[in-house]
Amino acid sequence: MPSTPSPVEPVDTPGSPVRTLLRLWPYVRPVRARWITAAVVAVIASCMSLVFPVVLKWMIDGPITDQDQAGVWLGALLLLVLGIAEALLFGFRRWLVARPLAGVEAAMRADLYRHLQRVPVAFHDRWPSGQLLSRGTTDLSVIRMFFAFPLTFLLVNGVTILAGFGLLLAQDWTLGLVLVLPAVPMVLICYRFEGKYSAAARTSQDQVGDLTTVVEESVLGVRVIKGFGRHRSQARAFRELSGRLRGTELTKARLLATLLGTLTVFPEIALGAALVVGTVQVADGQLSAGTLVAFLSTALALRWPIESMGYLLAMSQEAATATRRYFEAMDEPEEDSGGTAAVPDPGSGDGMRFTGVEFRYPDAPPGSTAVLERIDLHVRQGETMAVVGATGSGKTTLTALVPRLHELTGGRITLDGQDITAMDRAELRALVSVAFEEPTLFSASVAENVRMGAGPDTAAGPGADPALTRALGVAQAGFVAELPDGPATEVGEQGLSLSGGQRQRLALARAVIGGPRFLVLDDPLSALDVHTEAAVEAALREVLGRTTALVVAHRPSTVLLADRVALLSGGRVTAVGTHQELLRESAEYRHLMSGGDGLAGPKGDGTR
Ligand SMILES: Nc1ncnc2c1ncn2[C@@H]1O[C@H](COP(=O)(O)OP(=O)(O)OP(=O)(O)O)[C@@H](O)[C@H]1O
Repeated sequence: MPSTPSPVEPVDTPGSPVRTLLRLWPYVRPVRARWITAAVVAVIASCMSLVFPVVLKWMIDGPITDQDQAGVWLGALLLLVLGIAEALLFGFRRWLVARPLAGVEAAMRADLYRHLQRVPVAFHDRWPSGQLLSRGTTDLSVIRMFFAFPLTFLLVNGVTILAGFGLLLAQDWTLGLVLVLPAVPMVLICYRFEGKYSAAARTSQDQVGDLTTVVEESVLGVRVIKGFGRHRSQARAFRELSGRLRGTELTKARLLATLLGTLTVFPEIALGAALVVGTVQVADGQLSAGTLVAFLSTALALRWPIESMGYLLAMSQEAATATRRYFEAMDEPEEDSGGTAAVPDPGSGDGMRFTGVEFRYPDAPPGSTAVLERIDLHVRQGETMAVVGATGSGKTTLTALVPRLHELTGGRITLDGQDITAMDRAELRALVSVAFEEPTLFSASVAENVRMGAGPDTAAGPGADPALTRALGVAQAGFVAELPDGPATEVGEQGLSLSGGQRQRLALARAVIGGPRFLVLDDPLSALDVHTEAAVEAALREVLGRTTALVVAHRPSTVLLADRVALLSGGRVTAVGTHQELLRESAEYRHLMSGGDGLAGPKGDGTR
């Protein structure tokens, strides 16, 4: 078991963080009115803090100097009203955005899920599941937080800082300049920080994806890990990855600390300098004490808006990275819906035909030989064709081509004369039923798992129960009646509460429940004991009599279900005939049927 997943290479998406974040506009569009209202409310609330120093100046230079007690009370009341209004406005802002932003996150998550169902299987072969999980969870939360805080407060703080500096310069331009000057180095430092923090945020978010993959693999593979006593090495692999993530988080913390330090130290020095200059001016009588107090209060009111810029920039960078990661998955092209040709008429009676079929996996190294080459095979209508070949000869790949789980790289496959690429994908998949070697079940009831094969229209229909009983009968799944709630029993995550043979029988029942015209079975009985296998075969024989079937077989007993057998060797069909004919004519077939498969190398070249 690999200890670490192969991470998806970060796609180097060109473009500034702003351009990246602008891609979120379609999701924000429906809530723009509320968001803008909330932002305006926050700007008003924040600018109110700048009114405090003006009231203070009025109080000091007016009622306090004149010892006017009523004026002092009036000023105090004014300050109290301003404070309450500010708090209420910030609360109102939160109320305005909380619900719509949760809606934005939910919409993005739904789109990602829908998209992942529609991308080709090859995409899922390439992407570790943890990377997809982290994009649909952590990254989307980061994006929601960005809309709720950084985006709003970058605007709010920006306006507050500009208004504040305007006020400072208006109160006393020399003192104002002392405070404004440090802005130049601070902007340069922020700019440098952005680039470095962006790279660290990307690394960290990718590492979270890798860690998720390891956790997922460890949980799903817990039996193997325990069985082989690999919990220590698995824990070591986890610790290593988690240590790397910790290192990246520390790098981020160091970068942020440098920025926050800069954003704190420069204004503090400037404020100290302004205080000295201001006091000298008051002593010289060039400045009133009220103006100096108002000036310093305004400067202090700007402290938090300036200091918080560090956090806001960091959160914005993380949101840009999260957005980039989200769209890397979303930008993967979906499968097209297929052609528009009508589903072939069963009367045409041509069965399943492979003509010059070639296939190479999209991620195969350049120059490597194709998995399947020049496959010509005709499964007549109503016929069952077994596909036999050494391990790795391409049998599973061949079966996956019929429902278009992978796209042919050459040649064509027709069903009753109709090219599979000309048909609508959904209709093609309704026409062809499949059972894979690895029987995958979902965390649902037995009945729901089996009815999945009956298609969306008939799955929950009134006639579904007799069909379910029939399908379970064909698969010899009598054990279902003995489960605590019969067919309504939940099978747990991936059906792991059932045995391998039980899962395989349910997968077979799922494949036959819809009475498909074309059936593709990838070694469907491999996990059954000989008695159950014989019983399933007897029942399956009847189903196979009514359908055109391609059945991957490793054992002679499964081969005997078929009318004819195709021998796949080195990615090609090297012989077709009845079981007896192939036993007579093909040494490789005799070898495979005698159980010596292991001697054949990859692509079956060991016996040719
Ligand atoms: N997703 C994939 N990406 C790249 N190569 C693959 C992929 N799946 C299978 N292969 C390669 O394609 C070849 C054929 O694999 P396939 O699973 O079709 O063989 P098989 O005959 O069904 O083997 P088995 O009898 O062991 O199930 C193998 O060499 C395998 O390594």
